[in-house]
Amino acid sequence: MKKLKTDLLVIGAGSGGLSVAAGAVQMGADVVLLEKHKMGGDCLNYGCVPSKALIAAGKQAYTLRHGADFGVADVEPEIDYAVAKDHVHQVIETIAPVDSQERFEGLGVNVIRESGIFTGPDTVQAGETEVTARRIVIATGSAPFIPPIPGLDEVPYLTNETLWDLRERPDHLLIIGGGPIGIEMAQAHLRLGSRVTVIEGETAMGKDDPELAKIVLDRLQDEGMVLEEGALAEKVTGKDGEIKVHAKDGRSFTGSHLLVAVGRAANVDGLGLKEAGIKYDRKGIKVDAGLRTTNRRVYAIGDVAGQLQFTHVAGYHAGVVIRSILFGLPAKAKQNHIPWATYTDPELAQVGLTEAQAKKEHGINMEVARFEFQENDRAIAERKTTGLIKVMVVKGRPVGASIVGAGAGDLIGVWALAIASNLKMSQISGMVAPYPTLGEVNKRAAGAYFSPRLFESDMVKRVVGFVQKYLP
Ligand SMILES: Cc1cc2nc3c(=O)[nH]c(=O)nc-3n(C[C@H](O)[C@H](O)[C@H](O)COP(=O)(O)OP(=O)(O)OC[C@H]3O[C@@H](n4cnc5c(N)ncnc54)[C@H](O)[C@@H]3O)c2cc1C
Ligand SMILES: NC(=O)c1ccc[n+]([C@@H]2O[C@H](COP(=O)([O-])OP(=O)(O)OC[C@H]3O[C@@H](n4cnc5c(N)ncnc54)[C@H](O)[C@@H]3O)[C@@H](O)[C@H]2O)c1
Repeated sequence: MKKLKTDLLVIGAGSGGLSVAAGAVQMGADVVLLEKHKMGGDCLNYGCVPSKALIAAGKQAYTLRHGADFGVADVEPEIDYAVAKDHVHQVIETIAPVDSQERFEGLGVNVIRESGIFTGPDTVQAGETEVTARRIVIATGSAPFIPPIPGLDEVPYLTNETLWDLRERPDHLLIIGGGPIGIEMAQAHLRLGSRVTVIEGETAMGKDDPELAKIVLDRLQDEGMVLEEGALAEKVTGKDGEIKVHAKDGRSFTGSHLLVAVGRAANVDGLGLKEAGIKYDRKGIKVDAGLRTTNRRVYAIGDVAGQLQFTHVAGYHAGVVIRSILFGLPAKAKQNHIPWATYTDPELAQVGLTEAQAKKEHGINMEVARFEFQENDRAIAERKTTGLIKVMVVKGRPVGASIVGAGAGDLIGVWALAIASNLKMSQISGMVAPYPTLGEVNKRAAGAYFSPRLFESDMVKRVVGFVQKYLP
């Protein structure tokens, strides 16, 4: 057995692990990185990147079908699903070098392509190498949760790990789960010509503001998606090409293909966590505010830490632990300024508290400022007027923002900055946004907060009257 000593050992080369390794090595630490499967992890190979690439293919088909209002005749595009999948793989291949073993070795990281297993509190075995490290970061991510539904293992089903290799277009795709994976893939497949039925046990897009989520779900249903809410899948029967999902309330749905998208399971098995004194449960590894596990030398970041599961969260966690590990400085991971977006058309984005959460937390001290995309000139010019922004405000500062509409994922950035920096609504309304841009909706929402205070105030009118009387 080869023995290695290092400053920092990172287990998992996905969004979180790669960010820690790249940051730490470039700041002078000795870094060993373990990866048991593909460099780049879920986001690059099975998650964000392939899903956004397939969504782009769907968008292209939709654009061809909907040109008439612009004077460009609608056409029914000829769709080659296998070529759309080629596009998905080309996008992955184009981005892959950034996450590659070669790039990381070039930065000075010792990359070992093995599975890591703890053999002690500061020791991990990786194949024929035993690594002892001053600090260890677990960034092993998550995998699709496969629910114990009777019959599921007797039919062929897809997950986010296998969908990208499917070459034949599903005639009728059944999707169990109406979360972001299910809904994003529903729209992409609808637009590429599949029939789609989403089978959701509770409410689809249930983590988002219901008023805004409804706008997305209505659009998808207009495009042909069949949405069955309150339909908890509890049995699967049938065979290849004819799969039947039975819901608890007696409803049943038949389709040619089945995608299971009912959440994630943290990758904690087989890591030997008990050997290292690291506590975990079904949701993930237990961490404190500084992302330290119950073993003070070991940190857990990204999906395996069981909090919000997004690539930008894994990246943010990386920054927090680098500060703590490399500089010994106190560092805490916060959640209130973390945005997320679902890349449907229209997009749906959130940061901080939703309206319902803000009402619960702040009661009558909370006000909601709203602005509709139908009043934005750029949205009108581009016929993208389906959209709405809501900003939850307490004592003149935003505590949350929800946006549905074109570019919502980009627009939410302003509110993520505002909340992270504790900015006031007056600073957002004072910002000058270029005309005509969708970005003006942010400024106008802030303006909507001040409008009643300025335009409906007797005091303001009295002051203006007084000044005008004496102004030379
Ligand atoms: C379909 C889909 C779409 C998504 N879209 C988005 C999106 O648009 N935006 C967004 O922000 N997020 C999105 N996500 C979420 C995002 O992919 C994850 O939050 C992100 O990948 C988490 O990064 P991570 O570093 O924690 O884990 P991962 O990226 O999963 O990386 C973990 C790595 O650890 C390795 N590993 C595991 N165990 C071991 C071991 N014992 N030894 C060595 N290596 C090990 C794995 O092989 C893997 O490479 C999406 C997810 C899915 C499934
Ligand atoms: N755009 C993005 O950033 C993006 C896109 C996709 C995924 N993700 C990440 O991946 C995570 C996982 O996504 P997801 O959509 O798999 O999970 P999810 O947990 O967000 O949604 C799963 C849905 O499945 C439903 N469900 C569970 N069991 C069911 C059953 N037996 N029958 C019917 N419905 C059932 C749940 O009620 C829930 O609505 C997300 O939470 C997010 O962190 C992010």
